[in-house]
Amino acid sequence: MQTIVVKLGTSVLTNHGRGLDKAHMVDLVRQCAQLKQQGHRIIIVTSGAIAAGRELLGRQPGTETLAQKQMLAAIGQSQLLHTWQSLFALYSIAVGQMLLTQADLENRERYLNARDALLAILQEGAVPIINENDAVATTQIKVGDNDNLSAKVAILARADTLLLLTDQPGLFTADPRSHPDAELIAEIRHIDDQVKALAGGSGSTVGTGGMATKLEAASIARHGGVDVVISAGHGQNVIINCLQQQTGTRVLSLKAPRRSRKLWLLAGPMSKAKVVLDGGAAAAIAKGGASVLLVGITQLRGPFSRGDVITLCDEQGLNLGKGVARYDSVAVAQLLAHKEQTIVETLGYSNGAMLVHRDDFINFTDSV
Ligand SMILES: Nc1ncnc2c1ncn2[C@@H]1O[C@H](COP(=O)(O)OP(=O)(O)O)[C@@H](O)[C@H]1O
Ligand SMILES: N[C@@H](CCC(=O)OP(=O)(O)O)C(=O)O
Repeated sequence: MQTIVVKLGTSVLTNHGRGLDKAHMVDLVRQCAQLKQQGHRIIIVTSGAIAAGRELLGRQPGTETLAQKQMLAAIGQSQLLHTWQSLFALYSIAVGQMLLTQADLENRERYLNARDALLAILQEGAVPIINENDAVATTQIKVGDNDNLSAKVAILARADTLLLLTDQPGLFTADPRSHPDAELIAEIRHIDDQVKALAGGSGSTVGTGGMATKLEAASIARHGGVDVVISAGHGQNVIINCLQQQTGTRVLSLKAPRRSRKLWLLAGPMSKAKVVLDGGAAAAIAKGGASVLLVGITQLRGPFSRGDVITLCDEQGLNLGKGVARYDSVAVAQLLAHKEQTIVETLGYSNGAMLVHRDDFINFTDSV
């Protein structure tokens, strides 16, 4: 039995952004029903609300204000959910809608609430239908794209596999829309700057983020122990073929942290700032199991408060991981300026020698 998250982009669910492609959706539901029959648990992360709203109101994609987009999402989401509900009902499968924002994942209590609800829907044998809550999401509280949302959901559900289904057969060496000679990459073992440079934004007017956000999502999910396949959402038996690894770009998972708190750190809070570490500290972190000591810090990039999640990187800018800060950035800047003094001499108090304790740290290097 596997838990499978199927993320379906606007490009898969609509006729080029002009309303929902119900004939295709019925085929996708048939495959989900077949997999459920075999004992698998299916979670759908669905895009298409805004496109469905545009279809209902007879609007063309264009320059909409935030409030207009929220209105389109509110109207379209009802249509989207109704469509999924009626199609799954053909197989006597119930669906449960969950509309999430970054704010629901950021706070650990709300994250655990969302996880319990998701697991209860699965336990009931129903299919969770998940989208971002676009009707209320503003820049400050939104995940922003459903690729990243699906990776977070996959970690929340401790899924085995995440399928990112889109309008291309996978990740190519360049955007095939503008580079017809580009080649499909069958497998990715490391997501480094070289791989990231291959992925462009969305080449369509309806998608959000293109391959760049799919790779971000793959990077998060694989650190949570989830295998990822980026593949075409059209064609015969796409979901089933993807699972049998016959198609697409496969991104191999890494060993997931065992602790639930570390998974939350990976999938939940956004990083507020960056802290640069010297070579010794960076090497200790990359090796795994070390805390981030104040003495290893060379530079601060951006303000943060005590308790915020921050990103740690090396002097070349390589992202080493993220964790919860035990000091705010003002205090750390003072400590950097007075390295010859003790912490108490500089600040008048001490929270210890660590900026981030290893229990509050999630490693982004491939050795997790
Ligand atoms: N290296 C690449 N390989 C494949 N597609 C790419 C690449 N770089 C950018 N893209 C673009 O990403 C698009 C898919 O993402 P997007 O439009 O956001 O779709 P979706 O709605 O499925 O999320 C493709 O249509 C393509 O134009
Ligand atoms: N939440 C939005 C989709 C956002 C999104 O990431 O879109 P896509 O790139 O097509 O997966 C909607 O339902 O219209």
